[in-house]
Amino acid sequence: MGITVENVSKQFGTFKAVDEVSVEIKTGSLVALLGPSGSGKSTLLRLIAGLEKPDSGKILLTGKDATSASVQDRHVGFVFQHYALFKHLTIRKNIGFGLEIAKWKKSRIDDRVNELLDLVQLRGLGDRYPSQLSGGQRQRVALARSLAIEPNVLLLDEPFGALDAKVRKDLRVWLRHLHDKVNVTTVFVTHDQEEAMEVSDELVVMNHGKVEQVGSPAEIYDHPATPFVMGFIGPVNVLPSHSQIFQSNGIDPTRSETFLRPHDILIETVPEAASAPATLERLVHLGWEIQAELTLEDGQAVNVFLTREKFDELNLKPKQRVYLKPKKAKSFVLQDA
Ligand SMILES: Nc1ncnc2c1ncn2[C@@H]1O[C@H](COP(=O)(O)OP(=O)(O)OP(=O)(O)O)[C@@H](O)[C@H]1O
Repeated sequence: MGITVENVSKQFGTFKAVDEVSVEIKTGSLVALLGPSGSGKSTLLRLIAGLEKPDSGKILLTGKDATSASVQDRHVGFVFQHYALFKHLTIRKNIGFGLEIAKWKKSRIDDRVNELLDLVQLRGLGDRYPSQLSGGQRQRVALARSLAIEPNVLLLDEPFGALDAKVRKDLRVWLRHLHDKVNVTTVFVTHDQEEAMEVSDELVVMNHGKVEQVGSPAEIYDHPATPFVMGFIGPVNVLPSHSQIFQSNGIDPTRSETFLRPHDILIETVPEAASAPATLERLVHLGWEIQAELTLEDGQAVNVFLTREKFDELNLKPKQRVYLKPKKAKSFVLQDA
């Protein structure tokens, strides 16, 4: 009942930006559209908003066919990467803009704007102008403005993309809390997998205009459906399936590639059954975690992440000979060309 996208395609010239996409977004959920640049995320969001018309397929909003409805009739809230606030209007006026257009009474607008200023934690700044706010504060105003009309769905296109890393991280947490309060069905475009995993209930992973996989962050991380998803979500070593690290580990050597998360490799200083010798090339200290860059005897490079505790216990040094054992690896059945 939230948003249903049924077999939607959109082509620009001969280029298929969105290619027969079907997705179901549950009422009240927060869903991230995640994928590399050019994968069709923004186009899909714009199709849901009514800013683009699909070449084929259907879009249902709250159960009703909205495929040919105008942007206004869809009743969606939209926030873009670059805050499109009106510079010459105060924050209050910006937030209340849609309500004035909808001809709400002044006293009702004042009440609603106060409520929204509280919601986005900007009470006290209502009489300022956009230029007197930080980037993060401006994006919160843009969100308040899009929520003012009580939209059926909220569509966010890289809303924090132009902000610095720290502000961006704070706003993710803030957005999640905000969503838990207002519960409006929200679709959030990002190319940042960490952001998508932290904020959303479900991820829709896109590549080349198609949906590769839909699922919760944990499902997608633990059970990636395709090599693309495995490589895109989280760090991964991609090794030939005949690599010596997989010998005696039950990996079918006829598969061409096997994916191995750096967290899923054990590193030991003494050989064990089914462990593969490797040379420790470099150690990168990432705070509480250590990244070890290694080379197997067949010349293959492998990254392993280990906790500080394990690192201290092993007392690792560059150029040391160590032994690797995969705990969990994944290979995919090759599609027929
Ligand atoms: N109006 C348009 N005319 C022509 N091509 C377009 C148009 N809009 C998008 N495209 C193309 O469609 C493809 C998908 O674009 P889209 O913006 O949906 O990708 P995206 O996944 O959101 O990427 P990004 O993360 O870089 O914004 C791109 O190759 C883009 O150049």
